[in-house]
Amino acid sequence: MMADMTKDLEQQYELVEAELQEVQDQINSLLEHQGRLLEQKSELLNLIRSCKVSKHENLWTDEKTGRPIQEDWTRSFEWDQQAQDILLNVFGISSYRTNQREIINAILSGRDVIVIMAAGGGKSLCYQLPALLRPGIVLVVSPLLSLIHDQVMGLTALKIPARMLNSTTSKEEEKLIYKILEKGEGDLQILYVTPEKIAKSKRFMSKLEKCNHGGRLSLLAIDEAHCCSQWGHDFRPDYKNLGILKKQFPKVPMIALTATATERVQNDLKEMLQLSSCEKFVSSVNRPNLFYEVRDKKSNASGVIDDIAEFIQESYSENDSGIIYCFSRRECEQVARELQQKGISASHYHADMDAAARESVYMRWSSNKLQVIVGTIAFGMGINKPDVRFVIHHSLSKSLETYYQESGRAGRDGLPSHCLLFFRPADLPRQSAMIFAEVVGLQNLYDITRYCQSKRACRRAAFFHHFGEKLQDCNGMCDNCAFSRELVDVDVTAHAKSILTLVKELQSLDKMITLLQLVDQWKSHYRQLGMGDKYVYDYLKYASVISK
Ligand SMILES: Nc1ncnc2c1ncn2[C@@H]1O[C@H](COP(=O)(O)OP(=O)(O)OP(=O)(O)O)[C@@H](O)[C@H]1O
Repeated sequence: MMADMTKDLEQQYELVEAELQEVQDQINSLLEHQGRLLEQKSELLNLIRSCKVSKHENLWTDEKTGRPIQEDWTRSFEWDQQAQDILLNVFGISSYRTNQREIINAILSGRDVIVIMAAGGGKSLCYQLPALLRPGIVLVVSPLLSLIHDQVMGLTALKIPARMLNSTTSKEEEKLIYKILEKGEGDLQILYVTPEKIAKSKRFMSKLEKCNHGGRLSLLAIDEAHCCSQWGHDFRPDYKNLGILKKQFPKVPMIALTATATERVQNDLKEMLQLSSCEKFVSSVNRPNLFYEVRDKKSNASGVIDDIAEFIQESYSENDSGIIYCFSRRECEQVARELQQKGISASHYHADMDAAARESVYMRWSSNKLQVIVGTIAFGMGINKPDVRFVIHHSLSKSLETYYQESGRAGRDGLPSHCLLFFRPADLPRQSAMIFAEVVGLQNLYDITRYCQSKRACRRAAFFHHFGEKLQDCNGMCDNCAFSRELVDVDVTAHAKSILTLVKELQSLDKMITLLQLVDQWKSHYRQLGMGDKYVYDYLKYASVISK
């Protein structure tokens, strides 16, 4: 009798347990659905916002009627044939890439233009070709000497008269350029300057004034225009003063170009450059040839380097170039040294080296005499090597935008390339200490952390989402889309809540502790409750705070 009852109760117990499991499964699936809907919601919101802005921006008003005109920049223009000839015979290019023709048509029609086009998309052509179609000089403001140098060399090789004016220009060359600007004597179609020239040289500005007065200033081009914005990833104070150009030369069209700009950065640079009414051409941020991958980073330094070395040696030959980004100068030196010991030709690059040493490393790498540069973010803008096959992040970047920029140095030639990031949560406090003072620094760090921790979502989708762009197919070009993984959902809400309570307690006591100290305190808290180390260990394992 008793035995029957127990059996009956056990059956009921099992039924309840099964039902509970079913409810839990439903909750998990609903939570997942909620997550997806929230993502969709914010994506749609971004798209609605950008539609509103671009609708407003691309409207040009008819002077007589005051009505807005929507221009069709794809139609035929009187310069079509001449532009096509120059494209083929001077630049050796047979057809335009996305938006190039439309941008050129807008500039040649006298409009101000903002161009957002991914790295390697062909931004330079958008102001270089108009320079050959119009009499006069195109003034290009560019932030880096190395970038300017490469551009002028490239144009000179194409027999296009181009010069540069910066701190390295000889007195003689400067005199010649001033004479050309002032009197129009001499051959010059594209003049590159650094933003300091505009901000600090009254003499240069007065020569430019004379050039414009003589009707010889045909276009103002602002390269790497995101440098204007404090919200961007590479703010340069001298870029803030470039608004003077539009003020002083309101009738000369201006083109502002950048590879990435969020809505906020776009609005900022419009304001800084005084582009109140302009055309905006946004090409996709998608780089279909880049494979994005995140791997767990081992907790010991030599384990990470072993993984990096194995990745390089198994996937690439010595002629395939790559970049490894590290957080600190010391780490760069250590990683480069240990890779060398494993037979990989690698050298470090950081801001503590003198200019000549940095130049030498860069030149050896550019000419394929060195396979890998191990750099801090000082190794950044101005890298002009098209055939970088891999970009490895030894630790995470401070935001998705910086990661997109840094990893985007791979595959500018359009060939398949790999972007690999090694992630461990223990790297987060180092980054958060650096970005705390930035206005949206912490939010940016959360975004990239989410990118790193995601085991399901398409990596590419994170970029579309971040830059407010419509989703596109990844075509299996990220780890989450390419590989199917066995994933187990684990509910760690209770653990997370207890950590949060502990953090709040410490905060109220004004106590500052490191992540590892927090973990220790949390462990001892659980030990006191008699829960045992396994409970804590399991959670830390799931949260990847400790190695698996
Ligand atoms: N229509 C085209 N067809 C083929 N190649 C092109 C075309 N337009 C530009 N290119 C080439 O693409 C390469 C990249 O162009 P460019 O340097 O202007 O890119 P970018 O958009 O400025 O990139 P980044 O932001 O990385 O500097 C150059 O070698 C250029 O000659």
